[in-house]
Amino acid sequence: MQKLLVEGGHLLNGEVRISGAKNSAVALLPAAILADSKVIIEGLPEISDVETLSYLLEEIGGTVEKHEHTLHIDPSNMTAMPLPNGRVKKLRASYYFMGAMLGRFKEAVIGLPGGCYLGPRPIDQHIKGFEALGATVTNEQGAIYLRANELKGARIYLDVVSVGATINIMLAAVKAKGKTIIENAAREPEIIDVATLLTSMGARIKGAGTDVIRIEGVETLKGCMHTIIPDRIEAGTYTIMAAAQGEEVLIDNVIPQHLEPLLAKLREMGVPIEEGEEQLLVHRGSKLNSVDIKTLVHPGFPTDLQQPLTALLTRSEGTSVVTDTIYSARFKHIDELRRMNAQIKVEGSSAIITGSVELEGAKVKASDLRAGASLIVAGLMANGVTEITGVEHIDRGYANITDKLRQLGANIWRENMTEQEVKQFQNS
Ligand SMILES: CC(=O)N[C@H]1[C@@H](OP(=O)(O)OP(=O)(O)OC[C@H]2O[C@@H](n3ccc(=O)[nH]c3=O)[C@H](O)[C@@H]2O)O[C@H](CO)[C@@H](O)[C@@H]1O
Ligand SMILES: C=C(OP(=O)(O)O)C(=O)O
Repeated sequence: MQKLLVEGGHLLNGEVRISGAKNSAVALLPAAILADSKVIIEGLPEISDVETLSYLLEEIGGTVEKHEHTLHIDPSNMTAMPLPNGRVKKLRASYYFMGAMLGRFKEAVIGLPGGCYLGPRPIDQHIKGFEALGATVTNEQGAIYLRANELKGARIYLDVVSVGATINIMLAAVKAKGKTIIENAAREPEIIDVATLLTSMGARIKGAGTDVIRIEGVETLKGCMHTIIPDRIEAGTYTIMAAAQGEEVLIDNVIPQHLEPLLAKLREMGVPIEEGEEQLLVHRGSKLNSVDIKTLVHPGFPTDLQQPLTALLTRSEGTSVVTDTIYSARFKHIDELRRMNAQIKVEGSSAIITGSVELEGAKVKASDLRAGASLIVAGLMANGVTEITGVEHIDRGYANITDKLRQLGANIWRENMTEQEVKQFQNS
């Protein structure tokens, strides 16, 4: 196991290139199961979630070849191999094997997913959708069993706006007989990206990116080539890092419109940002103002940027209130930030941050992916060295983060943990 060490106080300068979107990638790979020939996906991020999903595709009989950032996935010999345990528990998005395998084989056995623990993360809306399409769904000892004689299009109203349920239902419905309408659908850019891949495969989908998606099922889907969108959460994280500790940082390969809720808040804080077509240029602001933030479903402020932004707000003048309406308990980073001298109270689903404090390097633990990002933001600003364990969470979603930050001038490196540190980490 490794830990990350960050020596704070070094100014960031230069250019960073954003990788392909994790939350697209983790749906695009399972979507390839639905094709009858090779699917080529370009621009994938080098993250452990992509690696884990590639192994899972191979476990069910697929062939996966990697050429730099491109994967060639041949699904022709895949079977409805049950995946009740093992790698499916390592990430959240293994739930997309449910929709994709149900669509192709009309059956699937998939263990309940892992991923970041952000409080309860039910999948009742996914199951509601599969049942509406005609599947029988049971939960047996932590694995979901899905079976259908045939899938039939249906009208499905999501009681909760869910990214995962919207994509999962789309994956099954593209091969159902007749028309499916998903109402109160999530509208994230990643949903449009998955719909674009499915459409290139021959699916008939209208309305992805709005809250009503209409799908006309087809008999077969063919192989195709697809280029992934850039990761708006990774881009947002580097923008926050630049606001925290940057002099002049160019963030390349972004779709600025995908980042509007963050950019609006950063401007309110007084961070000078120039927007190009595919780039953001972040300058150093003289002082940072406090702001209040409420996470909301897209196009509102994304919950995945709440944790990194909270770290930045420790530097702004005054008091900021950050409320997470998507995951009311997504505050595991707060105790760790407090170890670094941050003054933050959690009240219900809000964090109240007293700004203008000097952070001090400390030994901290990343309990989940964005908590890890938040601790790196804090570490970049802190006096002295911050030691971050739980790096495997960070590696699920940030490609080459040490190299990218070193290139910007940060002093950040990895070290192997001693046996004693590993034991302490496992018991904490
Ligand atoms: C792999 C992936 O894309 N992960 C993202 C996805 O997670 P994920 O798709 O799991 O998140 P959802 O959009 O489904 O969850 C949104 C809210 O709906 C609730 N809910 C969800 C499904 C369900 O069946 N029942 C239910 O009650 C959740 O508990 C949560 O409060 O969207 C989240 C919200 O933007 C992001 O934080 C994650 O980074
Ligand atoms: C919560 C996240 O990921 P996942 O849904 O894969 O756990 C995230 O990307 O912040």
